[in-house]
Amino acid sequence: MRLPIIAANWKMHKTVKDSLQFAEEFIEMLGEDHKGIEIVICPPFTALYLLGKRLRGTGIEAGAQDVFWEEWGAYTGEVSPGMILETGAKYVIIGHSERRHILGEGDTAVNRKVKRALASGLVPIMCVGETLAEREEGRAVSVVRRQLEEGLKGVELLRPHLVIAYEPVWAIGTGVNASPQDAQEMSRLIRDELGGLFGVEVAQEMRILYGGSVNPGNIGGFVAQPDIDGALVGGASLEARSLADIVKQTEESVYGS
Ligand SMILES: O=C[C@H](O)COP(=O)(O)O
Repeated sequence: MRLPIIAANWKMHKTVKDSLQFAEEFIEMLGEDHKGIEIVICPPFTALYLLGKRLRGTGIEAGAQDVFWEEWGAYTGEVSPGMILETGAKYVIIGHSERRHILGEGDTAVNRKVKRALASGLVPIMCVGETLAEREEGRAVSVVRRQLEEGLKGVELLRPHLVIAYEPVWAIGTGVNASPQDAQEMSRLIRDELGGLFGVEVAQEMRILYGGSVNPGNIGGFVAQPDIDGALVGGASLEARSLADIVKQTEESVYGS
């Protein structure tokens, strides 16, 4: 069975102080008993080291929201995989739609980042997903397929050390989530595509997350789907209570109450 993941993407929210305060509240709310769910918190870079340090030994992982594809050099503003690993973080989000659509990041950059992150030992959470216009034009499947093929070009995986997050752009931060059935349909297609790239056995072990207006009330429906192994959560991960409830609802849906 694939271990479900609930990953919190805080985007450009929370100072170092806010992050540490969240950690105290969240750790207390969660208690010890969350071994059936992998929890990952991705704060802004400024809070990554201290938050990661606080999370050590709690079973909660830290992750970065982006990474560069070189290890050192004259790349003003960029952060390398080694620098992220040094903070104790294990995961890195790559190709989030806000980076693709606001910052102009293309499939080639995503591909370079995924390759370098994997080579360095970070686990990429690679995001894919169509815009509303692409969906309305009937191109959702071809867009997601292209993002997978281009983003994973030349990537070799013998073990499932890569997570895919399907995030339809129209569902991000809008309060309008995809239906669990639609998200399942796309996740199934993603798994088939991964099977073609890495072999069916590896693809069966890879985690596929849904993202887009996930909250404690709707997470259960997503993780009950056969090909959805958790969520990448934005807005609803900013409050400790809400994230703890998402973890609890995931446990209940996956393992029964
Ligand atoms: O990375 C998270 C996604 O962009 C979803 O954000 P959201 O939960 O605020 O819709």
